Amino acid sequence: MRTPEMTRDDHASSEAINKVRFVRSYAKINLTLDVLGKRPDGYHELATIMQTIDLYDTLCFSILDEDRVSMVCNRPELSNEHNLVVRAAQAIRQKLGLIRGLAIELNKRIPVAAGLGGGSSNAAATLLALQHWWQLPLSMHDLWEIASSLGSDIPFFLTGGLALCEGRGEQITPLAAHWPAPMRWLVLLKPAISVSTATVFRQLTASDYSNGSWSRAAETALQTRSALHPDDLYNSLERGVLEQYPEVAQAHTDMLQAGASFVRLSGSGPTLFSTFATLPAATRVQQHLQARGYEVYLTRPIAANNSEISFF
Ligand SMILES: C[C@@](CO)(OP(=O)(O)O)[C@H](O)COP(=O)(O)OP(=O)(O)OC[C@H]1O[C@@H](n2ccc(N)nc2=O)[C@H](O)[C@@H]1O
Ligand SMILES: Nc1ncnc2c1ncn2[C@@H]1O[C@H](COP(=O)(O)OP(=O)(O)O)[C@@H](O)[C@H]1O
Repeated sequence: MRTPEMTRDDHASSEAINKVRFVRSYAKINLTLDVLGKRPDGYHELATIMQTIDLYDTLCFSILDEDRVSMVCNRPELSNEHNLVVRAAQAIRQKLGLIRGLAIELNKRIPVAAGLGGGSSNAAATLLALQHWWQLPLSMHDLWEIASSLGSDIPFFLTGGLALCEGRGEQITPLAAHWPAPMRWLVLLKPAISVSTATVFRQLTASDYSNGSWSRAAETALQTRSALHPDDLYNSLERGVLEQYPEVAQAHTDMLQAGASFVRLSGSGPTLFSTFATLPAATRVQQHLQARGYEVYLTRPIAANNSEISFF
């Protein structure tokens, strides 16, 4: 309803604002990833420290005058009803019996099937955007339940920032948003292959399992603001991916040769990352790798709610 003070233009513009909503959806890296073993349900028990990074997709939501969810994506192969964005919107509509139509535009910049959690982040961003935009009567626990039913990584992205994720990945303990200053800048290299998460988990052997001590030690170091040495970062999935995919092993070698002091796999890969204390040092390695034809991203960690992170 228009208030007496509102002009026709004010009314039109507030309606326009209410009809469209833009959000960013950030990627993550896994600083550590311990696989503890295989569970009876077929999933693996994890302890992993995840951190959101300043590399994002954008989502635009608008009203559709039909009882359905439509989605277009700048990557046509992802423009379908299996997209996690559509599944997240449908899950909310079904849970609350909503008949509101929704049009979604997804602009992908996060590499797909890369170990950077892009689809999971998009799904969580959709849940949060609809909850806020449509003022839905859903608690954080309701959102967490929907998120974990759609994928193991999705609950993390409901809060983002820095967190220890356990269980299948869906048990989240947010950690204080402090990050070691020597790891202020991140260089990511995405080899020109995609890797299936399920395949990587299937190829694990018992020797890749750990008892979670890598993630616990890193958690303690982050919480007590003590030095975190690159040798303290471990990913149980790395050995198998480097062995199985020569392109990733080659990229690993090339990152070290370009000046990275260490290289780790993010999640199930194939993206590799290293950290740097200064922007010039990170830029040198980025340029070196780009000159060799690699897809490279220079980015940094960001805190929950996408605010600035504090360093120690
Ligand atoms: C490996 C990680 C690390 O953060 O990330 P990505 O590399 O995908 O980014 C995650 O655990 C991925 O989470 P997400 O991509 O949501 O996995 P899901 O859709 O739940 O599961 C995909 C498949 O991975 C395997 N899977 C996943 C999680 C888990 N704890 N144990 C598993 O064995 C299962 O084979 C499952 O069918
Ligand atoms: N919104 C989405 N963005 C990316 N991939 C998606 C999306 N929805 C569904 N997928 C599917 O999920 C698979 C894993 O993609 P992604 O989330 O990018 O992987 P990862 O978690 O390894 O980074 C893709 O192969 C794709 O088919």
